[in-house]
Amino acid sequence: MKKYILKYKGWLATTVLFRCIGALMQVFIAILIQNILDTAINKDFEGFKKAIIFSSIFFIVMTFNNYINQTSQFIYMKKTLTKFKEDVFRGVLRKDYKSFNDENTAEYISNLTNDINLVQGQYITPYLEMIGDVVIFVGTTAVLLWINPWITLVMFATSILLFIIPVIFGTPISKRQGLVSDELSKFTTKIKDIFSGYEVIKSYNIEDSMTEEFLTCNNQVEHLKLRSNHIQGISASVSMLLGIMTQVSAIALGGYFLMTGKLTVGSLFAVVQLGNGLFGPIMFIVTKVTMIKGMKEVNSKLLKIINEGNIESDKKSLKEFNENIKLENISFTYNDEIQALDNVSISFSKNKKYAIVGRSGSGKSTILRLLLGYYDNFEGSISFDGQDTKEICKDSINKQISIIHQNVYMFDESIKKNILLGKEFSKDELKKALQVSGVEEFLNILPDGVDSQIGENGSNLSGGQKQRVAIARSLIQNTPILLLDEGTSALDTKTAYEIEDTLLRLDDLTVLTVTHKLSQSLLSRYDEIIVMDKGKVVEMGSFSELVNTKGEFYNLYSIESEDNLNEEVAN
Ligand SMILES: Nc1ncnc2c1ncn2[C@@H]1O[C@H](COP(=O)(O)OP(=O)(O)OP(=O)(O)O)[C@@H](O)[C@H]1O
Repeated sequence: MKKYILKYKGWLATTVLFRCIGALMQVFIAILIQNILDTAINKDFEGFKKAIIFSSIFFIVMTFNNYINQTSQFIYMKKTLTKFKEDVFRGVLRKDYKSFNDENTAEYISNLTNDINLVQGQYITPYLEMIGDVVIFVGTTAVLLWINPWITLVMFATSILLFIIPVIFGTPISKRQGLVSDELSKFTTKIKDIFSGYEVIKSYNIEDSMTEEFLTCNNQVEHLKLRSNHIQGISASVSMLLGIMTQVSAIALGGYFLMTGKLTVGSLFAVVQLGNGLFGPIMFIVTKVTMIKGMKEVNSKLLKIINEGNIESDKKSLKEFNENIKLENISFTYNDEIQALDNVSISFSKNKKYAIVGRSGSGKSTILRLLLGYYDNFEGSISFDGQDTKEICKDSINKQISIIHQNVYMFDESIKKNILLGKEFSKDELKKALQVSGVEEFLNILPDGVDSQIGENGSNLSGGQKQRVAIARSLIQNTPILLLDEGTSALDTKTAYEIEDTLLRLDDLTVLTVTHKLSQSLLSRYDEIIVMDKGKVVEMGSFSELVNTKGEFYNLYSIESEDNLNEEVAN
């Protein structure tokens, strides 16, 4: 965390410098008061006038100093928190598929909002304020020693008690603060989940039960916040009590010295004023140290995200794809429970077209996920042109592959931005992608054509239109390998046929399609059909070979053909 605090040294130094000057000026106020009072009591008009003029100028300078200090602190804070947030954000994006999905996305939102706010309010700000407190403390001690060493000694003796507070309260506050942060994540997750399920809530009239769930979560957060605030309150109250004891003992001793003529009235006022300068900073330092200690769990949670991101700089990169992809004896289990693939060996040659078919849950999509490097914990090996994927960095593999999913996510932006995804492509490339994907066909009914906003997750588009945008998004990447995971399932039969037909005609494209649509007209055009069952490859071959074998594919195909026939009869 220190790395972030020291990142913007220039602004930090400016803030610290002006804070220190401000702190010293604050201490100096006691001397001004002493001077004004003593000149007044001694009826020294000339001295009194000078003291008033000097004090007035002093306060103007102090205000100006305070303004510079505040401004530089805001700038320092803005820069530091922006960098910190950026690193947490990058850390989240660097996570691999598995560890990203281990957490709910709302947790990350909470990390970037609630937790960062805590870092600002309970870690960095107290650190900065403490610097001023320390200077006030040192300056006050020096002036107090100059006025009267005995009073200083008594004040010190009583205030030492204050330092035991972080020792007693630091750990319980940290634990409670950690619980609040965890509960805030759950709370954000719950709200996100409820709002995402808005349609279900409305259609099933479950507003009341959802409100109930919201209230339970909300109450739990507030309860934990209260527990955390409660212990912080106890800590602050004990600090205050000990602080007041310090001050009262100083005033009592000062009064005694006044009566015995060893102290002037002005000096006694200065001692009272300085008592604040001693007791205040000690109390603030104690509270802030306790606060900073309390942030340990939240900080380490955020730093873990920043540091654990997968950096694969030592791995080779796959520059191009020229020959084949080989899966050899692949077995894979999700969460050590469900065996999704069982000793699968397949070879996909460059520019050939493959269809992967099989019953639901037979492991088809899992093959695509492993090719995309979502998971590493499989047995066997996957290689691109003979290079083992475990030795190649995932980014370089992903540059060779595009995927079109069944349910693809759309950003709340225009169609164009959803296709380009922030990368540079020529007008012709965009035009071609719009044509092949069929997006072009519905652009004229949209208000702003390709620049039309499509709403949250494409809510302004139909399922089929969304899928066409997804297809355009993949095609424009112009990668040598294209994966389709039910990539045309939301389209009407004619459009789906046209798009798949176009893709099958592209000679320099390797296509792997996971499909449930067993249409002879399309499947017969694939070079090879891979039939999966319970995680195993049970058959491989061309359409006619598989139909003639009369095995698993034939069974699936017959059921599908019968369904189609029944549908036609019903219509
Ligand atoms: N993220 C996951 N976590 C745990 N289990 C999973 C996960 N994804 C898939 N599975 C399980 O792995 C098995 C294979 O799933 P997969 O998605 O590969 O099947 P599929 O053949 O593509 O199915 P479908 O045709 O229904 O899409 C299934 O039993 C499924 O329940």
